[in-house]
Amino acid sequence: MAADTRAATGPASATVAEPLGKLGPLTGLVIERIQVSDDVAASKFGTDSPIEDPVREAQVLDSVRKQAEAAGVNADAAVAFFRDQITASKIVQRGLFDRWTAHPEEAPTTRPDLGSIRSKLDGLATALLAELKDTEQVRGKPVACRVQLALAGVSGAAAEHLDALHRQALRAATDSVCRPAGPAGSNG
Ligand SMILES: C=C(O[C@@H]1C=C(C(=O)O)C=C[C@H]1O)C(=O)O
Repeated sequence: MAADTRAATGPASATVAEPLGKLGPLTGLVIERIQVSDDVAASKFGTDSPIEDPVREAQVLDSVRKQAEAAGVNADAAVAFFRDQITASKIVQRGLFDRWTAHPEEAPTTRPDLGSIRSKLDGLATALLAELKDTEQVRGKPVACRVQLALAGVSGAAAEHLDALHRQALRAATDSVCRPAGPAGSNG
């Protein structure tokens, strides 16, 4: 029960132990979004709601582009990053659907409300965009970014006891974090 209400009632730092390094806060939010994907899967499993919802995806990416432009974050980079978040969510959902189909005794016994979960994802998107802005400098330095991303990923996955499925999702979700975007020479 606590897992369903925690993000709505407390700061993100109360839910995911902060991964290490300069990309720790960003990675912590990425992990939190991946964990919310478990709730998304539970809300859809055994219903007519498909894992993939292109209309909702377009809304998410449109909102991200607008928020990025308003906040002075590279909008193309932000959209690419959120495409990866969506891919990661679907990796988790497909993996859990397969697991729950093969082992029905592991399937969730309650069905959380998808609308509330999407509100939580919207809040996480705003926090993630703020972290994209805060990490622009390190993300623009390829070697430092790779080192910091590895540090944050390893420490965050261990602290949260992520299984193979959720680690696979974390790799997909962070695929574009260190990819240079925007005009050359703009990252100091
Ligand atoms: C998370 C959901 O599942 C999928 C993943 C999405 C996302 O990560 O934002 C959006 C739509 C769906 O394709 C959802 O339906 O809300």
